[in-house]
Amino acid sequence: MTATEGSKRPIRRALVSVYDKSGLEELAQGLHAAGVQLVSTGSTAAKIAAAGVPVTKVEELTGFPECLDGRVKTLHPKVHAGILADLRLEDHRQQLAGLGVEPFDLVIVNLYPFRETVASGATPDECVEQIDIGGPSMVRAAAKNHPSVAVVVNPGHYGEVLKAVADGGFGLAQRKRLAAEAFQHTAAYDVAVASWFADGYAPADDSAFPEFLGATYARKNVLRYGENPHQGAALYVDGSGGLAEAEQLHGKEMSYNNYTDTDAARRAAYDHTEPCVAIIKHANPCGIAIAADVAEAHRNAHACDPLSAFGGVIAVNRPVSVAMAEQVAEIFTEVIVAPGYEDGAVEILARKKNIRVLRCPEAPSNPVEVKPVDGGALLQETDRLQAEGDDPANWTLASGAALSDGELAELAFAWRACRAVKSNAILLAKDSATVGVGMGQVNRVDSAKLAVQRAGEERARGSYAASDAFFPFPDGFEVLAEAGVKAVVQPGGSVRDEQVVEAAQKAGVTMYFTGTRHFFH
Ligand SMILES: NC(=O)c1ncn([C@@H]2O[C@H](COP(=O)(O)O)[C@@H](O)[C@H]2O)c1NC=O
Repeated sequence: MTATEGSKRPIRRALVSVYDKSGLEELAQGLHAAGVQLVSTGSTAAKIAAAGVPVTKVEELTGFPECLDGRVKTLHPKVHAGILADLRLEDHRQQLAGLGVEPFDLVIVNLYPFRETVASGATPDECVEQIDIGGPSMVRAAAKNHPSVAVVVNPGHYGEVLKAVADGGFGLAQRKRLAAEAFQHTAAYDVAVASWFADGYAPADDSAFPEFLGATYARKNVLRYGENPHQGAALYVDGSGGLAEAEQLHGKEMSYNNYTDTDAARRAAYDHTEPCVAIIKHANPCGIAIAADVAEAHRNAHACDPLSAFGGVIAVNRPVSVAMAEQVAEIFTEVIVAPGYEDGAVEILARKKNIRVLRCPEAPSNPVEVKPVDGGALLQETDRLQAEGDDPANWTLASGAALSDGELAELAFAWRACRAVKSNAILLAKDSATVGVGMGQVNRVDSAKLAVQRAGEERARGSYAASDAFFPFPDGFEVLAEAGVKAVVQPGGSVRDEQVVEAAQKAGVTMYFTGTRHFFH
């Protein structure tokens, strides 16, 4: 008879070998009560026996002692033939009978905690010892043989196991799903081991970049659509927390663009140590401000460009206060993300049905950024503010009078905020808030014009200007000088720096060089 997706296989004999023993006693008792024979390894068997459930030790089955500190327990033909026999085949059934091997119908295994051991800062020898060998072998064998065997790697499924046992076993479709999950489990495990070897323990060379780039993600949500409605999209998580696993406290489902904008907003807000609010549209800031409290920072950030802030995404680097929530509740906002919310703040925000309210306690922390390119991927260290080039104490005065401490802090704010703007970026700031942002232009002159235009004459005059990269010619700077900016900060490093500095001197504008560039694409 051909197996159909519903074909059940009764469960009479189970092999249980688990590192994570949560739920084990209830599982063993339930299986035993349903008449399932249990075979198990060392401390798993001990725990099952202690729960009053009869269990055969694997060494009784193999006639070979568990040895070498547990490195060899289940690695034996009597175990693997029992897992791998395709019971649909008369020939396999006869071979098992001839060999005196009984088949397993259910394999329950979870693996040594390799990743957790590495994360704990254990020694290399301790990490190596936590590479499970027998467990993945059983899991892969059982998953391969899913037409005959059900494999369970997740203690969260024990309830379903007991239900299936009582219902005559798992159907083929269920066994396939369990096998899929099992292969994902061993694949992720192997990627973790291979990455650890390539990235530190046994590197191919002295490059800062590993020879092997492995990553595994689990699908968290299928999104309504991608960047555009005709593009399908889904969100995946890597288990490290962060925005992808932020808690949504209110509002509509997050969209693809909401995620990309919220990511950009958090990047901008966490560039500042003071209370900061960043408002983002299409991955660019339409307002960033720092202040004594988040409500004031929000007012100032919003004032930068209220027109563009309509439908924006807001990130805050401190908990949202009630006062700030009252302000945000008045403005159409797509998303607000913060590490927390004062009592009552979420309720105020929730007056607007659709605003997505996210709580994400951790600051952005990806050490590297991966960007797909056709046929491959680029990996780079995440751009961070550098003590060297981003601290005004290390800047070089290239033109004009040195700024006072207060003025220098204003220019430093402009410089930090400029890092959040897509290149070519020119940003004008006043009173620790952006007033004009020129983003994403293909030449620096147009970015300067855009920043000045968005600031308006009055706000541009006396403002502090930052440029994410050097001015290749004096023309971009001259746009800022004509608008009456007080000071300009830029990396310097152009072959025409001299001409740019000369223009600054002529215009009587203070100019600092950072020596550090922050392109952002
Ligand atoms: N070497 C083997 O034959 C072997 N067989 C099973 N294991 C692992 O041993 C653990 C269970 O051992 P115990 O029952 O002793 O706690 C499981 O995580 C299982 O994946 C093994 N250990 C490591 O490879």
